[in-house]
Amino acid sequence: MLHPVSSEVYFTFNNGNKVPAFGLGTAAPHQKLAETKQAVKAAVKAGYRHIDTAWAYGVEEYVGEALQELFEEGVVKREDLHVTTKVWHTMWSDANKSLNESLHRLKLDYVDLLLQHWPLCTQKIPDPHGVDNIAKEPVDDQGKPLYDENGDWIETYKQIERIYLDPEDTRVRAIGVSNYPIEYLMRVLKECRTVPACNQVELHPRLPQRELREFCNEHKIIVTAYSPLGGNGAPLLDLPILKELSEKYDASPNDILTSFHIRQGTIVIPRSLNPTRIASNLEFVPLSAEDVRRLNEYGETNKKRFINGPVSSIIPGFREDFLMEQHS
Ligand SMILES: NC(=O)C1=CN([C@@H]2O[C@H](COP(=O)(O)OP(=O)(O)OC[C@H]3O[C@@H](n4cnc5c(N)ncnc54)[C@H](O)[C@@H]3O)[C@@H](O)[C@H]2O)C=CC1
Ligand SMILES: O=C1O[C@H](CO)[C@@H](O)[C@@H]1O
Repeated sequence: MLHPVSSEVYFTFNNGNKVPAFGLGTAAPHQKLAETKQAVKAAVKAGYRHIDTAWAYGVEEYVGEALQELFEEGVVKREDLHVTTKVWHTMWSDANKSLNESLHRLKLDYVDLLLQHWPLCTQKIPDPHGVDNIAKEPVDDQGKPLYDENGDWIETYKQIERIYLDPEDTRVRAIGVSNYPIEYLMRVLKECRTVPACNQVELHPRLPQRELREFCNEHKIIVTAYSPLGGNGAPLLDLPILKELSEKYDASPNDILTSFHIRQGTIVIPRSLNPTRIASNLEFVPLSAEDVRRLNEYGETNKKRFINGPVSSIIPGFREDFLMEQHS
C-alpha cells in the first residue's frame, strides 16, 4: 500500500478549517535569519503547505519575500497555503499591533492561524539585539524576569478573540494558543467564547505530554508539536529507540519522529534551513499503534523539556521542569 507523504495529510480545526498536518518551522538562529527565505521556497516547492512563524522570530519579512515570489511564480496559490504567526509576550497588550506588523512583514492580508505565543506578560525593554529593538526575554541585571505586573495573560487571548469574532475583520482565519498548560486552557474555556483551534507545545518522545494531549483531544483543540527533533542540533535523532524503529521501518529518524505525531493526530512543524533535508523529510511512516505507544512511554522515564528558561518558569509544568534542571 502506498503511504501518503506527510505534506498530503490534513486535519480539521474545531471551526471547520483544514490544516496541513506537516509544516515548516522558522525559528532560525539569529545569525541565519535571512536563510529563511530560501528554506520557505524550497519547502513549498517540495510540497509543504504549512509555514509556522512568529512576530518574535525576526524572519517574517523573509517568509513574506519567499511567499510573494512563490505566488508570482505560480508555484502555489495563497488559498492553498496555511500560515501561522504568533503574538509574543512583550506584545501581550498589543495583539492588534503585533498582528498588523506581522501581516505587513509577511506581505499577507490574512493569516490562517494566530496564536498567543506564551501565556506571559513581560515588559518592553529596549534592546538593539532584540526584535523591533525590544528584548525577547526581558530580565534585570540579576537575570530576574521583568514581568508586566499590570498584565493578565488571558487578556492577550481575549484581544485575539475579539479580532477573530469581529465580522468586519478578515485578518485571521483561526485562533489558538501556545505553551498553555491544562490549568490555563480550563480558564480560557470558562472565560472565553472561542475554544482555541490549537495549542502549540513542545512535544516529542522525551516530553510526551499525555495528560495535556488527552485534555486537548477531549475539547477538540488540535495539538501542534514544536521542537519535534529536540530543537537546535536535533538531539532526539540519536535516541536508541529511533535507531531501532528506523531499521524496522526502513525510514530516517527524522521521518519516524514527525510521523509519530501525525499518527496520533498532532500537527508537527520541524525546522531546517537545509533544502536537501527539507525535501527529504516528507516520508510518512505508518508506525504501528504499539510503536507509537512505546515512543510516548519512552518519555515517562526519560523526560526532558528543551524549551524553558527563567521567563517561562512561572507557567505550571515549566516551573517544575525548570527547578529540576536547576538542581540536576
Ligand atoms: N510556540 C513556541 O513557543 C515554539 C515554537 N517553535 C516552532 O517549532 C519549530 C520547530 O522547533 P525547533 O525548536 O526550531 O527545532 P526542531 O526540533 O525542529 O529541530 C531543529 C534542528 O534540527 C536540525 N535538523 C533538522 N533536520 C535535521 C536532520 N535531518 N538531521 C540533523 N539535524 C536536523 C536543524 O538544523 C535544527 O538545528 C520552530 O522552528 C518554530 O516554528 C519552536 C519552539 C518554541
Ligand atoms: O517559538 C519559539 O522558538 C524559540 C526556540 O526555538 C523559543 O524561545 C520560542 O518560544
